[in-house]
Amino acid sequence: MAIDKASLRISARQLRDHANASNPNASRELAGRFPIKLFERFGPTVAGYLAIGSELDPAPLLDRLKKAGAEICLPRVEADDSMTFRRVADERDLEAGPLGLTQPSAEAERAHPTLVLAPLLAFDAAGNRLGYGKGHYDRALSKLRSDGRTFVCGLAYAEQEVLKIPAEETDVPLDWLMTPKASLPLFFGRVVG
Ligand SMILES: Nc1nc2c(c(=O)[nH]1)N(C=O)[C@@H](CNc1ccc(C(=O)N[C@@H](CCC(=O)O)C(=O)O)cc1)CN2
Ligand SMILES: Nc1ncnc2c1ncn2[C@@H]1O[C@H](COP(=O)(O)OP(=O)(O)OP(=O)(O)O)[C@@H](O)[C@H]1O
Repeated sequence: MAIDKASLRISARQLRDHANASNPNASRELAGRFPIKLFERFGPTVAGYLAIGSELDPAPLLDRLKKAGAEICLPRVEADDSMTFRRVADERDLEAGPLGLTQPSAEAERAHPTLVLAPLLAFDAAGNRLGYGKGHYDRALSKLRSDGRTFVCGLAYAEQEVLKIPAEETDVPLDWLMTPKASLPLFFGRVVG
């Protein structure tokens, strides 16, 4: 299982790098296509992220949601390796973190997002998500879910879809997935909390 995920990560990263280089307008297309009804239903607190590497950049979408009234928060990797979400009013709330990340500082106000926009390396049609393998999103999402409802929407290039991701017990599935070209509900066959 671990071996499968590790080799999938390597090929998924190459596919994502290629998709990113071939679609310079992708993040703006995705922002325009995002169904605002998802925000109306599952907002108002939206977790985004600051894109690293070839991740699909949520910045234009976050700008659009902010104009629609969203409270935006960003992930922070804490000293104990847990991940929290914190509000960032301006650049002064950001600092250099582990793993080469820029992230909210420990003083930034903690938030409880109701709609999480999640980065990923690969996804499948059942909503399984492959991340960098540190379990940051899986642990943070299961904690958020234990305190209330959180809707999870992955952001990815269509090229990041794979036939099947070897899912583990602790993996938290995606409810929805946005690509620059499509808006895909992934919760069929599951109960949305
Ligand atoms: N943009 C973004 N922020 C995020 C995450 C993420 O996936 N994307 N995280 C999600 O959990 C948390 C940080 N976790 C991370 C875990 C591993 C690596 C990592 O392996 N980085 C690669 C380089 C990645 C690249 O440039 O493509 C490395 O260090 O080799 C990065 C972040 C919180 N913030
Ligand atoms: N809720 C949880 N409680 C404890 N450990 C967890 C939990 N969720 C995931 N883990 C552990 O975290 C490790 C990495 O998980 P996994 O390979 O699913 O990460 P990922 O989904 O690819 O990455 P990420 O969540 O960081 O984006 C695994 O060893 C897994 O057992």
